[in-house]
This record gives sequence, structure tokens and C-alpha cells, in this order.
Amino acid sequence: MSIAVAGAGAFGTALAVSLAQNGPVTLWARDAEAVKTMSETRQNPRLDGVTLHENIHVSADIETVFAADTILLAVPAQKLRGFLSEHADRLEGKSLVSCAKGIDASTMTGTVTSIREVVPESTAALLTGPSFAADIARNLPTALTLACQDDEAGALLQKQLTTPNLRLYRTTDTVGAELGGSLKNVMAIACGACIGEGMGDSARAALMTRGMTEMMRLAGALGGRPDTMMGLSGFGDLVLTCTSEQSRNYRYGLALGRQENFDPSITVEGVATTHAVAKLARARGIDMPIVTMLAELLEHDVSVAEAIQALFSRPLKEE
Ligand SMILES: NC(=O)C1=CN([C@@H]2O[C@H](COP(=O)(O)OP(=O)(O)OC[C@H]3O[C@@H](n4cnc5c(N)ncnc54)[C@H](O)[C@@H]3O)[C@@H](O)[C@H]2O)C=CC1
Ligand SMILES: O=C(CO)COP(=O)(O)O
Repeated sequence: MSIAVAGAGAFGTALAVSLAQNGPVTLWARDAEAVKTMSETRQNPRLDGVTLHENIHVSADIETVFAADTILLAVPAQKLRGFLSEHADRLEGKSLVSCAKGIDASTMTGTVTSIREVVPESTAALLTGPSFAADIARNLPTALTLACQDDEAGALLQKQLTTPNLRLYRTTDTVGAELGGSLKNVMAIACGACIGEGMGDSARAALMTRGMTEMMRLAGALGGRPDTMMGLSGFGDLVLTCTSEQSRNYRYGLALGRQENFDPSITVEGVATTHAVAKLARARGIDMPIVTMLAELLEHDVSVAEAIQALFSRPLKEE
């Protein structure tokens, strides 16, 4: 069973580095110039100090992706649907594993749902959970969730994508898993803003905990299992992303709280996902005050202090 990774950003490259311990891997990027540099230097500028394993074949030829049985989709969530649509015919019959964390803002679907809708004749799966690309690429121990509705196919993928430093757990709850990975980015922005504004660690703990409640509520409302949020794809990634400055979403929030600029070329999945989830919650009548308030904050309709004040002024209730 051959493996290709589509998208040679930080995460796609890190996964290829880890998988290369098991055998050959194709790493595809759309930018031929970047591929040439990576092939010559065996480095990716997005992953400082990491050498590309000799088992990695870097290519800008999309045919090398279609030659694989299992394709890891490591492009940003807002680009995934476009990629799938462009190549739908050639992706039929493949195992397509989304590695992206986000809700598509135009259709308000998660990435597994997008795969299922755009390439119905494929096995749709998701690899998610607490994992910084830099850690995986340095072969540090990491545990992830492999989500696939078809448990037999999921078990095969679990085995194929496990490496000496990547331990994969399996679930059939793709809805819960894709929401966990998407929503933790939203909560990380909120927590970063809270810390950046100087609200303190106690306020962050409150945001993380009440954020988790919103994540469970949304998972239940959309047909996922709320308890999936207690696993790696929810709790695990929420803790990592809301507390580490390695996270781009958290750093984006910090900049927001400190009223500093943030480099717009950096991938921050949580921004588009905040707007998508706020819209979804409104349309479905799901109570998601933190997400809703963050959407207003990102629109510059309220300040961080006003957002926290508004959350604290809500009617008192049972936990
Ligand atoms: N960096 C990390 O630590 C982790 C990232 N992820 C997820 O992986 C996904 C990708 O993130 P990163 O690799 O970190 O971002 P990145 O910004 O490092 O790389 C994104 C890559 O996607 C490529 N790309 C963008 N649009 C494309 C398109 N239409 N077709 C083909 N390639 C395209 C870009 O050229 C770039 O190489 C995100 O959803 C992120 O949440 C998940 C876990 C960890
Ligand atoms: O998903 C991640 C860690 O699990 C990476 O988080 P950021 O996209 O915020 O850097």
C-alpha cells in the first residue's frame, strides 16, 4: 500500500518525515520551485533543522499523488474542497485522509464531510489530535486519532500510518473528531486573546472548560458523540493548543489581545472556522457564547475586555 502526502507545508512534511521510517513516501507540493529546493537541500524552510529522510520522494507532478493508494491531504482546510473538486475523478477508489483542522467557510462542512461529498467513491478518513509539526518531524512521541466511519478501513489505515513515534488510536466518530480539531483552534485564539490582554491563567482555564462544553454541545447537535471531545481530538488538542506558544492560533490570539500585528502569510485555521461555526450555531439555534463573542471580536465589533465582560454578564446557570 503506497502513501502520498499532498501539501508540503509544515504538517505534510512532518508526516512524511515520520512515515518515511516505515518505507517510501511521496511528498507533493504545487510549487515546482519549492520542490526543486527541497529535493536539492533535503530541507523545508517551514521546518527548521529537519532533514528529509531518503525515503521521501518530493515531487511537483500531481500524477505521483494519484499513483498512491493512501493519500494524506495536508492542505489548509479552506483549500481542501477546491483541491478535491479539481481532482475528484482521479481520487476515486483511494483512501483519502484529511490532515486539516477547520470547517469550510463556504459550505460549513468539516473536512471528512467534504471528502465524502466531493469524492463519494473513496474511503474518507481524518488524522487529528495534539501534534505540532516540529515535534513529529523531530520524531518526538505523539498520539493521534485516526477517524473513519468504516471501521475495517480505519483499522487498515491505523496500521499503515502508525510509525515508531506516531501512536494512532481509532474512532468511527468522524463528526466528533473533525469538530474537535476545528473548534480547539477557535478556543486557542480566544485563550491567546485572554492572556494577551492580561486577563490571567484563571480566565484561560474558564475559557477552555466552557469552550469544551460548547464543543460537546455542537458535536451532539451535528450527530457526533459528545464524549469524543474527551479524547485526543478534543481535550488533548485543546490543552496543547490553548497553552503553547508553538501554536499559531494561540499566537494569533496573543497578538489580538496585545493589539499587535500578525503576519498574514501564517496559516491560522481558527479565524475562518470561528465565522463558520458562529453562523452554523446561529442557524441551528445552538448556544455557543464563546464562539459567537470571538466572531464579534474578530470583526472588531467588540474589544477583548468587552467580550469577557459580556460573557461574565450572562444569566447565572447550572454548570
Ligand atoms: N503545523 C502543525 O503543527 C499542524 C498543522 N495541522 C493542520 O495541517 C493543515 C496544514 O497546515 P500546515 O502544514 O501547518 O500549514 P502551512 O502553512 O505550513 O502549509 C500549507 C501548505 O499548503 C499548501 N497549499 C495551500 N493551498 C493549496 C492548494 N490549493 N493546493 C495545494 N497546496 C496548497 C501551501 O503551499 C503550503 O505548502 C492545517 O489544517 C493545520 O491545522 C495539523 C496538526 C499540526
Ligand atoms: O493543530 C496543531 C497542534 O495539534 C497546530 O496548531 P496551530 O495550527 O495553532 O499551530
